[in-house]
Amino acid sequence: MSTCAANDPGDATGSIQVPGGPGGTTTTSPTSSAPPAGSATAAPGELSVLVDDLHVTYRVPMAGGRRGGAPGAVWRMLHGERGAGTRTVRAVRGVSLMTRRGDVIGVIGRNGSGKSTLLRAIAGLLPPDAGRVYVRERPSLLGVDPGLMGDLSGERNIVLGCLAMGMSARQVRDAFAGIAEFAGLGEALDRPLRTYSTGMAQRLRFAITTAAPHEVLLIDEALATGDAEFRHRSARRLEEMRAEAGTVFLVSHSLAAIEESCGRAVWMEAGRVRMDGGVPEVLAAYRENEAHGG
Ligand SMILES: Nc1ncnc2c1ncn2[C@@H]1O[C@H](COP(=O)(O)OP(=O)(O)OP(=O)(O)O)[C@@H](O)[C@H]1O
Repeated sequence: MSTCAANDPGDATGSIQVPGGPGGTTTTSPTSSAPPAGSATAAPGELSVLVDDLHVTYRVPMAGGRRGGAPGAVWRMLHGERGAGTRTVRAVRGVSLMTRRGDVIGVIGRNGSGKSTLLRAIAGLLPPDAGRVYVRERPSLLGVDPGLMGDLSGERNIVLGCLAMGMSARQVRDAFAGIAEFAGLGEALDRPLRTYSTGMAQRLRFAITTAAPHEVLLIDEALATGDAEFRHRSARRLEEMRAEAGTVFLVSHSLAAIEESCGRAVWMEAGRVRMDGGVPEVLAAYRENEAHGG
């Protein structure tokens, strides 16, 4: 971890630090545009993401003072209180991990263990309280990139989604048939996206997002709604991305999807990494733990 800057909560703005510039580190905004298609050119094995002692806390404004589980509004009415407090939830508590190009990492853990928060922080969508996230290129969080539009047909969403990811009109034309085939939605592609089932929309999102190379792709439960056949195809696509030296994080409660797609697993528990290692070892320990009720 010697390449990390020291933690500095006072300067933890949520920006993404990009190591490797002439001065050692440079910073890019999380809202900068997505990397253009074809940008994942570097060799496998190079450092891609460094998470250094990351802490993320949600601050939730309370509607009214809660005491012992009494509903805030009711308590306020009964006691004439007006002050609204803030509750803090420490969702990620000191996570450190390092990934290399070509890694496909499954993130597992119980509900509320901090998996999605970790991904959103890596994507630059949540500011850390302390610690840092270093990435070479802005990561893409599936479901956020590309943002699809409910009133537009699947076909139009393919075109706009690809353009939004930085593909040229020619690249979109070349990729269109492959994306439509991968999504496997048949005639439904003519229909507005809002008429799709959750699983259908996720298929389309996955097909569009993975059509462009990504340095770092973050996938949060996107495969959960797909059927087994789509899961197999998704696993093959992730393998291709791995071979193209992208880094993929896959959050899933489906241990089968993790086994099928990932080469490494990170087990989150109460905001911390409980175990990080090969998929067979981590999943065996996780299953054992679940079988004994944690
Ligand atoms: N927007 C939010 N505001 C306040 N607390 C939040 C928010 N999002 C998540 N949390 C809390 O942060 C903790 C971690 O949530 P997170 O969604 O990261 O867990 P998770 O492991 O992805 O859970 P799941 O498997 O259920 O999707 C939980 O205690 C959750 O209640």
